[in-house]
Amino acid sequence: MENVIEINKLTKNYGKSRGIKDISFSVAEGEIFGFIGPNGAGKSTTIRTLLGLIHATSGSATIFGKDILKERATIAEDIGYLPSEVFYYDKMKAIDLLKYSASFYKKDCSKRIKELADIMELDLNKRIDDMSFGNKKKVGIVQGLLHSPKLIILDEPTSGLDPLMQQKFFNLLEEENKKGATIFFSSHILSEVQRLCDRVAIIKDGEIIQLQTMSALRADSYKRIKLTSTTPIAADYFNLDGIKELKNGGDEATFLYKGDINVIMQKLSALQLTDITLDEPDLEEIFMHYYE
Ligand SMILES: Nc1ncnc2c1ncn2[C@@H]1O[C@H](COP(=O)(O)OP(=O)(O)OP(=O)(O)O)[C@@H](O)[C@H]1O
Repeated sequence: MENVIEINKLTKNYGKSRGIKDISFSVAEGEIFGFIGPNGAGKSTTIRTLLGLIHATSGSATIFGKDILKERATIAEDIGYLPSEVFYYDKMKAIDLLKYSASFYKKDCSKRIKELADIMELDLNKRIDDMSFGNKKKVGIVQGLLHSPKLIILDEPTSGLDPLMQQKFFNLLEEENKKGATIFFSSHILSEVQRLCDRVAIIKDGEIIQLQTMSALRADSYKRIKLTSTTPIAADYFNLDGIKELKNGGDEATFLYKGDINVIMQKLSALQLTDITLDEPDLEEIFMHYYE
């Protein structure tokens, strides 16, 4: 599979303060790639640099195999971008703004504009000035997708959308992905990354600290085990490697476990249990220690 995005040691300093440092990773064609990290980690800086909106201090990147600075205009035709904050300072109606945006592309996008507006329940005849933040965001979404781009780059796409709209928007993204679009999006909301992504990169303090497939991340993570026994469990019974956050209250115990499943199963099978639950931790739990 070809890489749609390739980032090579991208660094951006804002004067003396840190933006991003030595960022390298790539996104393959057809992937849904999540870019996550806490506020101020450098997500928007990476995205803006990629799009050529700001210039890197050092390093380079390609999109569709083309240099992001030298061939910015050609690359832009096949990218849909939703910035984290959409600002429209005009008295235009949504439809007029979207037609104007569409005029930059070679194809006729009018049918797609209507379809997208229907899906997102956006009133195209309303003046953008009079719209709520969430509805302005929808205008941005339609604007980003109207030309059926090969690469969709979204910076915190769901902020401002209500849960129902988020759902519709994710379905829309999944459809675009099935049609072949590659999707790269940043978020600090872990559940949305968990639902959509094939792979994730985690950025913290301007540097990539983890790059994994979702399935590997899950496999490499703790499971939460909760059990009830017919008899009290000895306080040191679960003194094992790979166990943490142990709470042992007589005939009940909960803990997190990471390691060989057979080891813990043997330990458990020696007890007389009345109940047991075994949960996959969600991303929130997996990543919390990166955030701390
Ligand atoms: N124009 C700028 N001038 C100076 N510093 C900036 C500028 N833009 C961003 N920064 C700094 O660069 C760092 C990364 O910011 P960035 O906006 O890329 O983070 P982010 O991960 O997108 O955060 P958020 O989730 O809050 O949007 C922050 O420390 C920020 O203060």
